[in-house]
Amino acid sequence: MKVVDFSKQRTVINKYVSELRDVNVQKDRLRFRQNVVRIGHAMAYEVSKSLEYKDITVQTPLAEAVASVLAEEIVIGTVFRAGLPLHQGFLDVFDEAGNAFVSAYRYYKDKEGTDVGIKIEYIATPDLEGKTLILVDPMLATGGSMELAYEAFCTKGTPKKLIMACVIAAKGGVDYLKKFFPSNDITLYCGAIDPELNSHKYIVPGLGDAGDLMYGDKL
Ligand SMILES: O=P(O)(O)OC[C@H]1O[C@H](OP(=O)(O)OP(=O)(O)O)[C@H](O)[C@@H]1O
Ligand SMILES: O=c1cc[nH]c(=O)[nH]1
Ligand SMILES: [Mg+2]
Repeated sequence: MKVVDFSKQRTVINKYVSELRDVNVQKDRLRFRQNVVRIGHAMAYEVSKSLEYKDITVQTPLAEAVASVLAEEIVIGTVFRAGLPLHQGFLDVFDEAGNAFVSAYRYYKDKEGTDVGIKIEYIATPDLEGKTLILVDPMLATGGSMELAYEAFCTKGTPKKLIMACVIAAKGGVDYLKKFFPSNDITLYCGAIDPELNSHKYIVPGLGDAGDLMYGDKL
């Protein structure tokens, strides 16, 4: 798996990520969600440079013009619920893409809250056979949700290509996915890679609970 870490590049993505992390700015839920959408726009543009194109001819009011358009069939896949704004950002750019959704939530198996399990309950996806799957989820902590989401989607067809994108990843989660996806044809795009997880498997420094910051707390 190849990794693109946008924090190593001087781009506006870093500004959006800094606002997501900032305890004083992140309380504004609308801004938080919108910053994730904006990161989706910027990342999708970067991803678009790696895709295949074909030339078509379009008729303008004056003459014909040649333009290049996507030659790949894209499906954007995401994980409820925190994945939704990043999904929207990608879909704004790849507006003709198919859309796949899976629900995966993390729960604590023990009362100390250190042993995390992941439960998948719902899958809605088009046929993925031969398509390019762009799997987006803002937080990559242990890597378990991304792995299980991919496996769940693959029960509905085998994608030709896999691209993943997240806003903040933990180094351990990236290393975990590298073992799960050894092929260098697979790329993970990250807004930042943070050094560690705390005992509750939250990314440190991270930004807190992305789903709660977007939509409020849940039972
Ligand atoms: O890499 P992992 O250890 O699997 O953690 C990452 C997952 O955690 C978050 O979802 P969460 O379970 O908080 O659900 P939510 O979207 O409902 O808040 C996030 O959106 C990922 O799906
Ligand atoms: O740090 C983390 C880890 C998982 N999910 C989040 O929302 N934040
Ligand atoms: Mg959450």
